[in-house]
Amino acid sequence: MNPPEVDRVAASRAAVAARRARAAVKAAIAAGERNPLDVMRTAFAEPLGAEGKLRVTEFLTSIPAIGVTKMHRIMDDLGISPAKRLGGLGKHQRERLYDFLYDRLSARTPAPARLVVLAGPTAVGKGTVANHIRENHPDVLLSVSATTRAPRPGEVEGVSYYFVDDAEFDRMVEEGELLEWATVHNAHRYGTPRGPVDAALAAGNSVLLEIDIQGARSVRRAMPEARLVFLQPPSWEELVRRLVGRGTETASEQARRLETAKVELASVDEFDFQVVNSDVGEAAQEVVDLMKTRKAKR
Ligand SMILES: Nc1nc2c(ncn2[C@@H]2O[C@H](COP(=O)(O)OP(=O)(O)O)[C@@H](O)[C@H]2O)c(=O)[nH]1
Ligand SMILES: Nc1ncnc2c1ncn2[C@@H]1O[C@H](COP(=O)(O)OP(=O)(O)O)[C@@H](O)[C@H]1O
Repeated sequence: MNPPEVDRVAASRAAVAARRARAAVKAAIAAGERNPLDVMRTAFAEPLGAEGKLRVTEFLTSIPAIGVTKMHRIMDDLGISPAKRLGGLGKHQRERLYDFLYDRLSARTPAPARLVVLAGPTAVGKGTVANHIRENHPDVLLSVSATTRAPRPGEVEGVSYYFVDDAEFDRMVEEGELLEWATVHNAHRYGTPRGPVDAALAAGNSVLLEIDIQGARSVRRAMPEARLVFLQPPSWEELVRRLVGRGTETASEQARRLETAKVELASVDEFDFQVVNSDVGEAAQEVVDLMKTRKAKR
């Protein structure tokens, strides 16, 4: 093959691959495996991926219960032309579409939208903020996780964690008792018992899960109405200060956690909200406010 022909073959292969990638996104939305809000969140990354290249028309019609007629009405209402791709939407169009879907998806979800997940990098203060909420907002249920790690001095069974051995954790996983679970810091397994969360939500109460980022992703898949909050440190230096100041890890473990923290900080865009933990009381209040208002700031 001469060079132009090689180029043509490569270009047509790339076009086929791109079409397949877009079809996979649409299929995942249609099957309920991907939350359309998630797809929107990833659509604006540069360079545009499959999500960004999806036409808004095909994006909307892949959402269950949006047919072609409804899709056209939505596009008209939102002032978006049918030729637009998701990644090509202007800021205001993007916000209108996101708000529209947010309202629609929350309204359609049978479970109350009162589940908040608090995640963030190591030592940002997740535990401190969660404790503050436990002490000052008794109306919020703080989920107690099961873990295979050993209790630290002062930790209370059933309050800090349910401390279980590997066999018991295996049993909980097998019997579907956990809403999500993950191996954290390459060390121990942690999981959220499903029963208390379901019971509190069914009773109309708010629930807070303080879990790691992998867990936050799993909760989003299992319960798309959950609101994901990313707790941010005021600065990288302050994060390091908090980790070192806490003094619960060895120097090499601290270094390992900081490497993980860098990766985790890059996942902030997957979250619905960010709260900066400068002052514990203020950060806690911001998290609690999210449970009270449906349309808090994003
Ligand atoms: N996925 C998941 N992560 C959890 C759960 N419970 C706690 N974690 C996370 O596990 C990590 C380790 O917690 P812990 O052993 O208390 O140590 P810490 O790092 O000093 O807070 C933290 O990032 C928690 O957010 C859970 O039920 N599920
Ligand atoms: N807003 C804050 N200002 C100053 N120090 C904080 C703040 N929040 C938490 N800390 C401190 O930072 C350290 C890590 O907090 P911790 O709650 O254990 O983090 P995480 O649960 O995210 O790993 C602790 O020593 C805690 O006292």
